Amino acid sequence: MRPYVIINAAMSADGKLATRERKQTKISGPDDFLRVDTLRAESDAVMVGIGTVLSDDPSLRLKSEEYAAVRKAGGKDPHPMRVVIDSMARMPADGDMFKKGLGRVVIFVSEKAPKERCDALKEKATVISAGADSVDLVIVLDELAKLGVQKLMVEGGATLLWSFLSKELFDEIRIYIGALIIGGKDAPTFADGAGFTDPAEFTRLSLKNIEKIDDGVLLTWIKKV
Ligand SMILES: NC(=O)C1=CN([C@@H]2O[C@H](COP(=O)(O)OP(=O)(O)OC[C@H]3O[C@@H](n4cnc5c(N)ncnc54)[C@H](O)[C@@H]3O)[C@@H](O)[C@H]2O)C=CC1
Ligand SMILES: Nc1nc(O)c(N)c(N[C@@H]2O[C@H](COP(=O)(O)O)[C@@H](O)[C@H]2O)n1
Repeated sequence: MRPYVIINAAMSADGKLATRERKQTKISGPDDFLRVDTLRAESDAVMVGIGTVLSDDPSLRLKSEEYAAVRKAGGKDPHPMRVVIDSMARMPADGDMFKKGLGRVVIFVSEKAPKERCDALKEKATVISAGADSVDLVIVLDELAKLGVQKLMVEGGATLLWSFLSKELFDEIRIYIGALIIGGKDAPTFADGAGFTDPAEFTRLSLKNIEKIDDGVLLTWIKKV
């Protein structure tokens, strides 16, 4: 069975995930970052796209040592598996994912990925080919299930979220909306990609919960049935 997929991201009140320079931008406040850490701790794997890795160099580790200790006491790795969707195997070998919060890193590449890049990455991570030109997320979810992932948190970015959202490959969406405007027509939004034109294609949602956190609001959505 494919993992339960929770998309979690933070956007500004005008729907941006970051500035037009695509640099990592603090949108969440302290309480929301704690909520994110809790969700990471509860997840078997945390995923981002290679665009996010190249922009942010995230470690995706747990910030709370207490959470890491609880996972360890329960027989799990202290940090959830870190997963990168990376068609051309562009993942930097000196990325923070390999230096901070040690644990398993899994990189999904396409058949187009240069062999020498994949071989170099295999020294640090599990590299799995899934898809011809870009990474096929249906294959990814099947492979993650085989690796024991039951709960997957997808953090972004804009292009990867579009793929999950447009193909309805998610169970829950948790969007934190921060009390700020970032602006910029080229700044990444919650869902970039090609976008729909036909309303019949729109991904429809049901609102499950609204919670005020810090100066912003957390919205929890599920797919409309
Ligand atoms: N505020 C927040 O919660 C978050 C913000 N971000 C921001 O998002 C931005 C990065 O987003 P993007 O540039 O859109 O990159 P991305 O992280 O969405 O990665 C997209 C890349 O993944 C690869 N890929 C392979 N197969 C794919 C598939 N099936 N579907 C989608 N992508 C596939 C492609 O190379 C594609 O260009 C950065 O500015 C980062 O700071 C990222 C995560 C969370
Ligand atoms: N939930 C959330 N709120 C924000 O304000 C953010 N900027 C992000 N960014 C995501 O977190 C990743 C960085 O994680 P580490 O600090 O390296 O563990 C970043 O790459 C985005 O995916 N998220």
